[in-house]
Amino acid sequence: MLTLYDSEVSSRLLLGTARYPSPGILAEAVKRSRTEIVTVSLRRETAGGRGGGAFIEMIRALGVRVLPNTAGCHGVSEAVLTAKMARELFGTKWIKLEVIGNDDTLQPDVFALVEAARILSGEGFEVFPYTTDDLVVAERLLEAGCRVLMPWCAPIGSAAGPLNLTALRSMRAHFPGIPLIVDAGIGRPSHAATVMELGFDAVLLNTAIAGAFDPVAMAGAFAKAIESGREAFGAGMLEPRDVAVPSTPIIGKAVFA
Ligand SMILES: CC(=O)[C@@H](O)[C@H](O)COP(=O)(O)O
Repeated sequence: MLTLYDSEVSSRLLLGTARYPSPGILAEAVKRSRTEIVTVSLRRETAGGRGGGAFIEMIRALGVRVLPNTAGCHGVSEAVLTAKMARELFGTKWIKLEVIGNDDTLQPDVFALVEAARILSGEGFEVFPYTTDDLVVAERLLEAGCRVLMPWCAPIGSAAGPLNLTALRSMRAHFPGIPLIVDAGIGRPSHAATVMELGFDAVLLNTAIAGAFDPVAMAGAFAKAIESGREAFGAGMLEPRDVAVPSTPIIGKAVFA
């Protein structure tokens, strides 16, 4: 089981809800993924009267927990205000905090992120911060009250997969007791398995499933990869070696008459 703040979940896949070909396909992908948590962008779903109410009802009907997010927010006050609206709309203390600092890479503004996390934690929110793999920023987020961290592994939507395995490994080693969820940049099930094998607690992804030719089948593939990566981590993997080690033990010598 995975404990996020005071809630326990068994699925280690958190799913984004944007960019699916249709609401029906999204609903089927959520079921096939066996996720228990989906993230919903408050700004997108409530903007411009684009059927946001119906969308939110459809998500509620799926029986999964909603992790509202502040996607698209660029500053502390915008993110804090959006989080407060999300709390009212969804009736949850959870917030996936995104404060974007660069529009080309969608990289978080980590200074504003820490500040917004401090304000929101002080107001009783349980903050899931979308951050970089920087250890110092991670420390500041924990000091600000976060009890979960969500480092990227590549830019949002890039599907590039883990670009800096060394940084991810070091993050895992520095924060052994903190739930770490890789968020953003996962492109393939093998990427998800790789970060789970490193000991990450879960993966949050959107584009790789929503943008696949068959999102429902891809949701199933990711679910298996994440479970398998977790199981391998728990089973204790071998460290790679530079020299060969015979896999068949040789005892004595064959005798040829
Ligand atoms: C849906 C969401 O919250 C995204 O902002 C998230 O970061 C996932 O990123 P990918 O789309 O790269 O999986």
